[in-house]
Amino acid sequence: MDQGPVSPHVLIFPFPAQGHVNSMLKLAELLSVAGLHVTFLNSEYNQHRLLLHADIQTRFSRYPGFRFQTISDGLTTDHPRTGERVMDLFEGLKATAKPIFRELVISRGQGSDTLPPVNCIIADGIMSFTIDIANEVGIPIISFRTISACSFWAYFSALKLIESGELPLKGNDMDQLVTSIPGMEGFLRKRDLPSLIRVSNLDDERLLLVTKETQQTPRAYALILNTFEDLEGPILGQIRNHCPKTYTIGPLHAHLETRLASESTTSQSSNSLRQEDRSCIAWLNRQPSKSVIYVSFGSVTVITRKQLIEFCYGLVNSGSRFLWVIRTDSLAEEDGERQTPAELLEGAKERSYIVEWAPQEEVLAHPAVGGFLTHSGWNSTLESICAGVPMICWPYFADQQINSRFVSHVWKLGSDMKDTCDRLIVEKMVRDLMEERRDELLKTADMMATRARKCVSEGGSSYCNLSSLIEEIRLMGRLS
Ligand SMILES: O=c1ccn([C@@H]2O[C@H](COP(=O)(O)OP(=O)(O)O[C@H]3O[C@H](CO)[C@@H](O)[C@H](O)[C@H]3O)[C@@H](O)[C@H]2O)c(=O)[nH]1
Ligand SMILES: C[C@H]1CC[C@@H]2C(C(=O)O)=CO[C@@H](O)[C@@H]21
Repeated sequence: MDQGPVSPHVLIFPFPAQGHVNSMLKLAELLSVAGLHVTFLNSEYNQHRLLLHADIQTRFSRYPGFRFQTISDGLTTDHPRTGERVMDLFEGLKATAKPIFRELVISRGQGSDTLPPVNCIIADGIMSFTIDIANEVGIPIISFRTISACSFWAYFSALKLIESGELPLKGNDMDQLVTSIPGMEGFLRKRDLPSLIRVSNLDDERLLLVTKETQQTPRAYALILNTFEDLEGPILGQIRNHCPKTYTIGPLHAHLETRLASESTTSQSSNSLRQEDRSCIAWLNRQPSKSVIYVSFGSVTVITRKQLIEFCYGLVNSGSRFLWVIRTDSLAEEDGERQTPAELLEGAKERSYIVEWAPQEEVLAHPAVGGFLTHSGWNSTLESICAGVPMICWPYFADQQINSRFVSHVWKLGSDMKDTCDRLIVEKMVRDLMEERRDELLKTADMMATRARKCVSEGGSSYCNLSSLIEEIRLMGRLS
């Protein structure tokens, strides 16, 4: 008897960092909900942390077609993987993971008797060696770039910036407009370029790396972006001139919630690589509605003691209540000593709370939270948008510089504090967000949150795009 077509098997391979694993694991779960077979290729380092700090074993055990597989990221376990040193992962991956990945692709993931051969790869778009290998072996590959469409487009336009002479940067006027990124002519300043291409030297290794990686994307069968049409429609139009099959299926955390709800399954799904301190939720429960500003700079940012002190004074002097995530590994080591901020916050003991790591999605959705001081990482930005929480942006590196310009200037969801770290400015920005501009910003944020929710609901653009993507993958399965 004909058993019907075998369900396809997708191999998912994220760049091994929290911001990437987070969204790609949400996609893995969405594909599992749809009944596809999925192998999630995680770094050994991250898998260990995920097992320790997230409920992945229970969560994924309900998907018989899902499995984790691990690969070395090429770095030692004591490597910090934060700050500028996160870039070391590229060398580590090239030297160690690439040959193992090649073998895995050649064998079509056949380490297991239970899953059919891999017939589609979804790999992080920042690791273009995956496209080389998949094309060489002849397995369709889809690039998933975990950043915003606007930052992807800026990277993609780097060659244009060079041809027009706008790169390398010359002179000191960082407020000068950049004119050679189509669609951003009227508002993007030099200071808003992603830090990896905001350079004054064309030999800069980071510029070369990110430009080369991004230029490879059209060689993939399709592109997936964790964004939504109502947010980045015009820029997506530009990208589709080069990558016509661009699927926008985000915000993925909200999308997963929708799809799980329609399966009558619970949607608590932490993909955290660190221990979440849930005591902050009890603290938030005791605070008045929208009175708290949540402060977090993501998983990679490193700050100096001087910057930490400016934030402390600015927050304390603003008079606002605040919940602050301070990772111990986020403090730059100075004079061989790790500094702690506890004594500096003495004056605001009653109205502040510090944790090492928070259940961020839940924090942003909490009724007591009225603002977010963020580094503008893309997951944090989307989580804030979905929760209707206005932002103060203090970008650290990479895509964050351009995300913050879009948040403040294009979407009008907050303000941008890039390239300064001064207690008076922090104080003023917090007062503006939480008091002066509060009603106006909350109204805009609420409108955008409604649009985001609509996109991931049945009939919405991201919902329909995911269904088309799954159909496309099923077709690949039938043709392979
Ligand atoms: O206390 C915390 C702080 C953060 N998070 C979560 O950690 C993730 C952080 O992701 P993101 O906001 O994107 O920041 P990074 O960790 O810095 O992510 C990297 O990856 C992103 C996606 O590519 C990029 O946009 C960033 O610039 C890059 O630094 C988010 O889902 C947060 O909810 C927590 O759960 N608890
Ligand atoms: C390590 C950083 C270099 C670029 C990567 C990235 C991207 O896809 O462009 C986003 O954020 C960072 O985690 C990566």
